[in-house]
Amino acid sequence: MADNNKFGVIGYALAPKKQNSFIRESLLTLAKSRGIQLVRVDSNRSLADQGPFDCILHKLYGDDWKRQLQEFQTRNPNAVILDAPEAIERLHNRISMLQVVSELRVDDRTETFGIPKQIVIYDKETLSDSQAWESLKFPVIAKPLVADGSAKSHKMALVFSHNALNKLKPPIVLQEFVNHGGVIFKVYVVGEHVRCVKRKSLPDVSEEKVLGVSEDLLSFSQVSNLANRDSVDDDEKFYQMMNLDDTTEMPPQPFIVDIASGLRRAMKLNLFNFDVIRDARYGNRYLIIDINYFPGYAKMPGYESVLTQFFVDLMHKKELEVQEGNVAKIDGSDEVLTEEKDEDVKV
Ligand SMILES: Nc1ncnc2c1ncn2[C@@H]1O[C@H](COP(=O)(O)OP(=O)(O)OP(=O)(O)O)[C@@H](O)[C@H]1O
Ligand SMILES: O=P(O)(O)O[C@H]1[C@H](OP(=O)(O)O)[C@@H](OP(=O)(O)O)[C@@H](O)[C@@H](O)[C@@H]1OP(=O)(O)O
Ligand SMILES: [Mg+2]
Ligand SMILES: [Mg+2]
Repeated sequence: MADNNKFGVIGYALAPKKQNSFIRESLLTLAKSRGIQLVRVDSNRSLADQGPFDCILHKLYGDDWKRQLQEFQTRNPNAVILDAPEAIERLHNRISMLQVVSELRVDDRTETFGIPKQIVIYDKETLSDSQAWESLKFPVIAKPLVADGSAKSHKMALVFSHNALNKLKPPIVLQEFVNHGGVIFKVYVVGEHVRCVKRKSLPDVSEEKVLGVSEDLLSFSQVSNLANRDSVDDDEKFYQMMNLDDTTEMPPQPFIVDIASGLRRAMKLNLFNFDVIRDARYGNRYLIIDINYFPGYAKMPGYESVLTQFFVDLMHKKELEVQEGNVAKIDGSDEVLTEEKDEDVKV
Protein backbone atom coordinates (compact mmCIF):
# COMPACT_ATOMS: atom_id res chain seq x y z
CA MET A 1 0.00 0.00 0.00
CA ALA A 2 1.35 3.42 -0.87
CA ASP A 3 2.13 5.95 1.83
CA ASN A 4 -0.71 8.25 0.73
CA ASN A 5 -3.05 5.35 1.38
CA LYS A 6 -1.79 4.97 4.94
CA PHE A 7 -4.05 3.17 7.32
CA GLY A 8 -2.17 3.15 10.58
CA VAL A 9 0.15 5.31 12.63
CA ILE A 10 1.89 3.54 15.49
CA GLY A 11 3.63 5.63 18.12
CA TYR A 12 6.49 3.85 19.84
CA ALA A 13 7.78 4.74 23.30
CA LEU A 14 10.90 2.74 24.03
CA ALA A 15 14.07 3.13 26.05
CA PRO A 16 17.06 4.18 23.85
CA LYS A 17 18.61 0.68 23.89
CA LYS A 18 15.37 -0.97 22.83
CA GLN A 19 14.73 1.70 20.22
CA ASN A 20 18.17 1.08 18.71
CA SER A 21 17.70 -2.64 18.45
CA PHE A 22 14.04 -2.73 17.41
CA ILE A 23 13.49 0.31 15.20
CA ARG A 24 15.60 -0.69 12.19
CA GLU A 25 15.40 0.80 8.74
CA SER A 26 14.35 -2.63 7.45
CA LEU A 27 11.32 -2.65 9.77
CA LEU A 28 10.33 0.95 8.97
CA THR A 29 10.54 0.30 5.23
CA LEU A 30 8.55 -2.91 5.27
CA ALA A 31 5.90 -1.47 7.59
CA LYS A 32 5.61 1.61 5.38
CA SER A 33 5.14 -0.53 2.27
CA ARG A 34 2.12 -2.08 4.01
CA GLY A 35 0.64 1.28 5.06
CA ILE A 36 1.96 1.36 8.62
CA GLN A 37 3.91 4.37 9.83
CA LEU A 38 6.05 4.04 12.94
CA VAL A 39 6.55 7.34 14.76
CA ARG A 40 8.70 7.97 17.83
CA VAL A 41 6.92 9.33 20.88
CA ASP A 42 8.82 12.33 22.24
CA SER A 43 9.55 11.52 25.89
CA ASN A 44 10.02 15.23 26.69
CA ARG A 45 6.41 16.02 25.84
CA SER A 46 3.17 14.70 27.23
CA LEU A 47 1.93 11.70 25.25
CA ALA A 48 -1.64 13.05 25.17
CA ASP A 49 -0.40 16.15 23.30
CA GLN A 50 1.17 14.03 20.55
CA GLY A 51 -0.22 12.07 17.68
CA PRO A 52 -2.61 11.30 16.15
CA PHE A 53 -1.73 7.66 16.85
CA ASP A 54 -3.87 4.63 16.13
CA CYS A 55 -1.76 2.55 18.43
CA ILE A 56 0.90 3.00 21.11
CA LEU A 57 3.67 0.44 21.32
CA HIS A 58 5.57 0.83 24.56
CA LYS A 59 8.06 -0.55 27.02
CA LEU A 60 8.60 2.11 29.66
CA TYR A 61 8.26 1.87 33.40
CA GLY A 62 6.84 3.97 36.23
CA ASP A 63 3.71 5.69 37.49
CA ASP A 64 4.19 8.80 35.39
CA TRP A 65 4.16 6.76 32.18
CA LYS A 66 1.07 4.87 33.36
CA ARG A 67 -0.72 8.16 34.01
CA GLN A 68 0.28 9.42 30.57
CA LEU A 69 -1.14 6.30 28.93
CA GLN A 70 -4.38 6.71 30.89
CA GLU A 71 -4.74 10.32 29.83
CA PHE A 72 -3.98 9.42 26.22
CA GLN A 73 -6.59 6.63 26.27
CA THR A 74 -9.22 8.97 27.74
CA ARG A 75 -8.61 11.51 24.99
CA ASN A 76 -8.32 8.81 22.29
CA PRO A 77 -10.76 6.04 23.18
CA ASN A 78 -10.31 4.34 19.82
CA ALA A 79 -6.53 4.08 20.06
CA VAL A 80 -5.00 0.73 20.97
CA ILE A 81 -2.43 0.55 23.74
CA LEU A 82 -0.07 -2.35 23.26
CA ASP A 83 -0.16 -3.77 25.87
CA ALA A 84 -2.14 -2.66 28.93
CA PRO A 85 0.29 -1.53 31.67
CA GLU A 86 -1.66 -3.52 34.29
CA ALA A 87 -1.11 -6.70 32.26
CA ILE A 88 2.59 -5.96 31.77
CA GLU A 89 3.10 -5.32 35.50
CA ARG A 90 2.55 -8.99 36.31
CA LEU A 91 5.90 -9.65 34.63
CA HIS A 92 7.75 -7.20 36.87
CA ASN A 93 7.74 -9.67 39.75
CA ARG A 94 9.31 -13.10 39.30
CA ILE A 95 6.66 -14.79 41.48
CA SER A 96 3.51 -13.38 39.82
CA MET A 97 5.27 -13.86 36.45
CA LEU A 98 5.33 -17.65 36.81
CA GLN A 99 2.08 -18.04 38.78
CA VAL A 100 0.18 -17.91 35.53
CA VAL A 101 2.17 -20.92 34.25
CA SER A 102 1.17 -22.98 37.28
CA GLU A 103 -2.49 -22.22 36.55
CA LEU A 104 -2.25 -23.12 32.86
CA ARG A 105 -3.64 -26.44 31.55
CA VAL A 106 -2.61 -28.02 28.23
CA ASP A 107 -4.44 -31.27 27.52
CA ASP A 108 -3.67 -34.45 25.62
CA ARG A 109 0.08 -34.24 25.27
CA THR A 110 2.85 -36.64 26.16
CA GLU A 111 4.97 -33.65 27.18
CA THR A 112 4.38 -31.94 30.51
CA PHE A 113 5.35 -28.49 31.72
CA GLY A 114 5.62 -26.50 34.91
CA ILE A 115 8.02 -24.24 36.79
CA PRO A 116 11.04 -25.11 38.95
CA LYS A 117 10.52 -25.30 42.68
CA GLN A 118 11.09 -21.85 44.13
CA ILE A 119 10.64 -19.73 47.24
CA VAL A 120 10.70 -15.99 47.80
CA ILE A 121 12.82 -14.38 50.52
CA TYR A 122 11.96 -10.83 51.51
CA ASP A 123 14.57 -10.09 54.20
CA LYS A 124 18.00 -11.07 55.57
CA GLU A 125 16.48 -12.62 58.72
CA THR A 126 14.51 -15.17 56.69
CA LEU A 127 17.66 -15.97 54.73
CA SER A 128 19.33 -17.20 57.92
CA ASP A 129 16.24 -19.19 58.94
CA SER A 130 16.90 -22.75 57.72
CA GLN A 131 13.17 -23.58 57.74
CA ALA A 132 12.66 -21.14 54.88
CA TRP A 133 14.91 -22.99 52.44
CA GLU A 134 15.23 -26.53 53.80
CA SER A 135 12.76 -27.90 51.25
CA LEU A 136 15.01 -26.70 48.40
CA LYS A 137 17.65 -28.85 46.77
CA PHE A 138 20.98 -27.09 46.04
CA PRO A 139 22.30 -25.72 43.75
CA VAL A 140 19.72 -22.94 43.42
CA ILE A 141 19.64 -19.80 41.32
CA ALA A 142 19.09 -16.59 43.25
CA LYS A 143 17.18 -14.06 41.14
CA PRO A 144 16.13 -10.54 42.11
CA LEU A 145 12.40 -10.61 42.87
CA VAL A 146 11.88 -7.51 40.79
CA ALA A 147 12.24 -7.87 37.01
CA ASP A 148 11.95 -4.23 36.00
CA GLY A 149 14.43 -4.16 33.12
CA SER A 150 17.24 -2.64 35.18
CA ALA A 151 20.70 -4.19 34.92
CA LYS A 152 20.30 -5.10 38.61
CA SER A 153 17.19 -7.15 37.89
CA HIS A 154 19.21 -9.46 35.61
CA LYS A 155 21.99 -10.12 38.18
CA MET A 156 21.76 -13.78 39.15
CA ALA A 157 23.83 -16.11 41.27
CA LEU A 158 24.24 -19.84 41.16
CA VAL A 159 24.38 -20.86 44.81
CA PHE A 160 25.91 -24.24 45.62
CA SER A 161 25.21 -24.46 49.34
CA HIS A 162 23.21 -22.74 52.05
CA ASN A 163 26.45 -21.33 53.49
CA ALA A 164 26.51 -18.79 50.68
CA LEU A 165 22.97 -17.53 51.23
CA ASN A 166 24.16 -14.73 53.52
CA LYS A 167 25.94 -13.16 50.52
CA LEU A 168 22.61 -12.47 48.83
CA LYS A 169 20.55 -9.31 48.98
CA PRO A 170 16.79 -9.88 49.41
CA PRO A 171 14.14 -9.55 48.12
CA ILE A 172 15.10 -12.56 46.02
CA VAL A 173 13.64 -15.70 44.55
CA LEU A 174 15.56 -18.93 45.18
CA GLN A 175 14.84 -21.30 42.34
CA GLU A 176 16.14 -24.85 42.05
CA PHE A 177 18.72 -25.18 39.32
CA VAL A 178 17.58 -27.84 36.87
CA ASN A 179 20.09 -29.54 34.55
CA HIS A 180 18.94 -29.07 30.95
CA GLY A 181 21.90 -29.85 28.67
CA GLY A 182 23.12 -26.26 28.43
CA VAL A 183 20.49 -25.24 25.89
CA ILE A 184 17.54 -22.93 26.47
CA PHE A 185 14.53 -22.46 24.19
CA LYS A 186 13.31 -18.91 23.76
CA VAL A 187 9.75 -18.67 22.55
CA TYR A 188 8.88 -15.33 20.94
CA VAL A 189 5.20 -14.45 20.82
CA VAL A 190 3.80 -11.67 18.61
CA GLY A 191 0.04 -11.91 18.86
CA GLU A 192 -0.73 -15.24 17.23
CA HIS A 193 2.76 -15.80 15.87
CA VAL A 194 4.98 -18.15 17.83
CA ARG A 195 8.66 -18.70 17.06
CA CYS A 196 10.93 -20.92 19.16
CA VAL A 197 14.72 -20.58 18.94
CA LYS A 198 17.64 -22.27 20.70
CA ARG A 199 20.20 -20.38 22.74
CA LYS A 200 23.16 -21.14 24.94
CA SER A 201 22.39 -21.57 28.61
CA LEU A 202 24.24 -22.48 31.79
CA PRO A 203 25.98 -25.87 31.57
CA ASP A 204 24.75 -28.80 33.63
CA VAL A 205 26.05 -29.13 37.17
CA SER A 206 26.95 -32.65 38.29
CA GLU A 207 26.84 -33.89 41.91
CA GLU A 208 30.65 -34.12 41.84
CA LYS A 209 30.93 -30.57 40.61
CA VAL A 210 28.72 -29.38 43.49
CA LEU A 211 31.00 -31.12 46.00
CA GLY A 212 34.18 -29.97 44.27
CA VAL A 213 33.47 -26.26 43.76
CA SER A 214 35.88 -23.88 45.42
CA GLU A 215 33.41 -20.99 45.30
CA ASP A 216 30.00 -21.57 46.85
CA LEU A 217 28.45 -18.80 44.76
CA LEU A 218 28.85 -17.87 41.08
CA SER A 219 27.42 -14.58 39.80
CA PHE A 220 26.24 -14.13 36.21
CA SER A 221 23.98 -11.98 34.07
CA GLN A 222 22.03 -12.54 30.82
CA VAL A 223 23.87 -15.70 29.67
CA SER A 224 21.53 -16.26 26.74
CA ASN A 225 22.00 -12.71 25.49
CA LEU A 226 25.79 -12.50 25.24
CA ALA A 227 26.11 -11.41 21.61
CA ASN A 228 24.99 -7.87 20.91
CA ARG A 229 23.39 -7.43 17.51
CA ASP A 230 24.70 -3.89 17.21
CA SER A 231 28.23 -5.26 17.26
CA VAL A 232 27.54 -7.77 14.50
CA ASP A 233 26.89 -6.26 11.10
CA ASP A 234 26.13 -9.46 9.27
CA ASP A 235 22.73 -11.00 10.08
CA GLU A 236 23.85 -14.54 9.37
CA LYS A 237 26.89 -14.25 11.62
CA PHE A 238 24.68 -12.91 14.36
CA TYR A 239 22.25 -15.83 14.15
CA GLN A 240 25.19 -18.22 14.16
CA MET A 241 26.45 -16.69 17.39
CA MET A 242 23.09 -16.63 19.13
CA ASN A 243 21.45 -19.79 17.89
CA LEU A 244 23.23 -23.01 18.56
CA ASP A 245 24.22 -25.06 15.64
CA ASP A 246 24.00 -28.25 17.66
CA THR A 247 21.93 -31.38 17.59
CA THR A 248 19.64 -30.55 20.50
CA GLU A 249 16.14 -31.49 19.53
CA MET A 250 13.58 -28.70 19.56
CA PRO A 251 10.46 -29.15 21.70
CA PRO A 252 7.40 -30.18 19.66
CA GLN A 253 6.05 -27.02 18.02
CA PRO A 254 2.33 -27.80 18.69
CA PHE A 255 3.14 -28.17 22.39
CA ILE A 256 4.99 -24.85 22.49
CA VAL A 257 2.20 -23.17 20.54
CA ASP A 258 -0.38 -24.46 23.05
CA ILE A 259 1.59 -23.01 25.95
CA ALA A 260 2.18 -19.72 24.13
CA SER A 261 -1.49 -19.40 23.27
CA GLY A 262 -2.54 -20.23 26.83
CA LEU A 263 -0.13 -17.67 28.28
CA ARG A 264 -1.19 -14.99 25.80
CA ARG A 265 -4.83 -15.38 26.72
CA ALA A 266 -4.26 -15.71 30.46
CA MET A 267 -1.92 -12.71 30.64
CA LYS A 268 -3.81 -10.64 28.05
CA LEU A 269 -0.49 -9.78 26.40
CA ASN A 270 0.45 -9.72 22.72
CA LEU A 271 4.18 -9.08 22.89
CA PHE A 272 6.36 -11.28 25.07
CA ASN A 273 8.77 -14.18 25.13
CA PHE A 274 9.33 -17.00 27.57
CA ASP A 275 12.34 -19.15 28.38
CA VAL A 276 11.88 -22.91 28.46
CA ILE A 277 14.31 -25.61 29.53
CA ARG A 278 13.97 -29.38 29.13
CA ASP A 279 14.55 -31.17 32.42
CA ALA A 280 17.49 -33.52 31.74
CA ARG A 281 16.04 -36.10 34.16
CA TYR A 282 13.04 -36.66 31.86
CA GLY A 283 12.97 -36.31 28.10
CA ASN A 284 9.49 -34.82 27.99
CA ARG A 285 9.30 -32.47 30.99
CA TYR A 286 9.64 -28.76 30.27
CA LEU A 287 10.07 -25.90 32.73
CA ILE A 288 9.28 -22.26 32.12
CA ILE A 289 11.77 -20.13 33.99
CA ASP A 290 11.27 -16.57 32.76
CA ILE A 291 8.75 -14.42 30.86
CA ASN A 292 9.77 -11.05 29.37
CA TYR A 293 7.63 -8.27 28.03
CA PHE A 294 8.61 -6.91 24.57
CA PRO A 295 11.83 -8.92 24.30
CA GLY A 296 14.63 -8.51 21.77
CA TYR A 297 12.54 -9.26 18.68
CA ALA A 298 15.32 -8.10 16.38
CA LYS A 299 17.13 -11.31 17.31
CA MET A 300 14.29 -13.32 15.82
CA PRO A 301 14.99 -14.18 12.17
CA GLY A 302 12.60 -12.25 9.90
CA TYR A 303 11.22 -10.15 12.75
CA GLU A 304 10.35 -7.35 10.32
CA SER A 305 7.71 -9.37 8.47
CA VAL A 306 6.25 -10.91 11.63
CA LEU A 307 5.85 -7.53 13.32
CA THR A 308 4.56 -5.83 10.17
CA GLN A 309 1.92 -8.51 9.63
CA PHE A 310 0.90 -8.17 13.26
CA PHE A 311 0.48 -4.38 12.90
CA VAL A 312 -1.53 -4.78 9.69
CA ASP A 313 -3.86 -7.34 11.32
CA LEU A 314 -4.22 -5.08 14.32
CA MET A 315 -5.23 -2.12 12.17
CA HIS A 316 -7.79 -4.24 10.30
CA LYS A 317 -9.27 -5.44 13.54
CA LYS A 318 -9.35 -1.93 14.97
CA GLU A 319 -11.07 -0.61 11.86
CA LEU A 320 -13.75 -3.30 12.12
CA GLU A 321 -14.34 -2.62 15.79
CA VAL A 322 -14.62 1.11 15.27
CA GLN A 323 -17.06 0.54 12.36
CA GLU A 324 -19.16 -1.62 14.65
CA GLY A 325 -19.14 1.14 17.22
CA ASN A 326 -17.06 -0.74 19.77
CA VAL A 327 -14.22 0.89 21.64
CA ALA A 328 -11.05 -0.70 20.28
CA LYS A 329 -9.85 -3.12 22.90
CA ILE A 330 -7.22 -5.47 21.63
CA ASP A 331 -5.53 -7.62 24.15
CA GLY A 332 -3.84 -10.99 24.02
CA SER A 333 -7.15 -12.74 24.66
CA ASP A 334 -8.60 -11.58 21.34
CA GLU A 335 -8.34 -13.43 18.09
CA VAL A 336 -6.72 -11.11 15.56
CA LEU A 337 -8.19 -11.75 12.13
CA THR A 338 -5.42 -13.07 9.92
CA GLU A 339 -4.81 -15.13 6.86
CA GLU A 340 -2.13 -17.83 6.90
CA LYS A 341 0.71 -16.04 5.06
CA ASP A 342 4.13 -17.32 6.01
CA GLU A 343 5.79 -20.22 7.74
CA ASP A 344 5.00 -18.87 11.20
CA VAL A 345 2.65 -20.94 13.22
CA LYS A 346 -0.65 -19.35 14.21
CA VAL A 347 -2.13 -20.06 17.60
N1 LIG B 1 15.87 -22.86 37.28
C1 LIG B 1 16.88 -22.81 36.42
N2 LIG B 1 17.58 -23.93 36.13
C2 LIG B 1 18.63 -23.88 35.26
N3 LIG B 1 19.05 -22.77 34.64
C3 LIG B 1 18.38 -21.64 34.88
C4 LIG B 1 17.26 -21.59 35.78
N4 LIG B 1 16.81 -20.32 35.85
C5 LIG B 1 17.60 -19.61 35.03
N5 LIG B 1 18.54 -20.38 34.44
C6 LIG B 1 19.60 -19.91 33.53
O1 LIG B 1 19.87 -18.56 33.89
C7 LIG B 1 19.55 -17.67 32.82
C8 LIG B 1 18.97 -16.39 33.38
O2 LIG B 1 17.78 -16.63 34.07
P1 LIG B 1 16.46 -15.81 33.72
O3 LIG B 1 16.06 -16.12 32.35
O4 LIG B 1 15.47 -16.06 34.80
O5 LIG B 1 17.04 -14.32 33.86
P2 LIG B 1 16.68 -12.95 33.14
O6 LIG B 1 17.73 -11.99 33.53
O7 LIG B 1 15.28 -12.60 33.46
O8 LIG B 1 16.82 -13.32 31.60
P3 LIG B 1 16.37 -12.44 30.31
O9 LIG B 1 17.60 -11.81 29.78
O10 LIG B 1 15.83 -13.52 29.39
O11 LIG B 1 15.31 -11.51 30.78
C9 LIG B 1 18.60 -18.47 31.93
O12 LIG B 1 18.63 -18.00 30.61
C10 LIG B 1 19.17 -19.88 32.08
O13 LIG B 1 20.33 -20.01 31.28
O1 LIG C 1 18.35 -6.60 24.82
P1 LIG C 1 17.30 -7.02 23.86
O2 LIG C 1 16.57 -5.93 23.17
O3 LIG C 1 17.79 -8.04 22.92
O4 LIG C 1 16.13 -7.73 24.68
C1 LIG C 1 16.20 -8.19 26.00
C2 LIG C 1 15.44 -7.22 26.81
O5 LIG C 1 16.18 -6.01 26.85
P2 LIG C 1 15.65 -4.54 26.58
O6 LIG C 1 14.17 -4.53 26.58
O7 LIG C 1 16.25 -3.77 27.71
O8 LIG C 1 16.22 -4.12 25.29
C3 LIG C 1 15.22 -7.67 28.23
O9 LIG C 1 14.30 -6.78 28.78
P3 LIG C 1 14.38 -6.28 30.27
O10 LIG C 1 14.04 -7.45 31.14
O11 LIG C 1 15.78 -5.79 30.47
O12 LIG C 1 13.36 -5.21 30.28
C4 LIG C 1 14.64 -9.07 28.31
O13 LIG C 1 13.35 -9.06 27.77
C5 LIG C 1 15.49 -10.01 27.50
O14 LIG C 1 14.89 -11.27 27.59
C6 LIG C 1 15.60 -9.56 26.06
O15 LIG C 1 16.41 -10.47 25.36
P4 LIG C 1 15.84 -11.81 24.70
O16 LIG C 1 15.02 -12.52 25.75
O17 LIG C 1 15.03 -11.42 23.52
O18 LIG C 1 17.07 -12.53 24.36
MG1 LIG D 1 15.54 -15.18 30.62
MG1 LIG E 1 13.82 -12.03 32.12
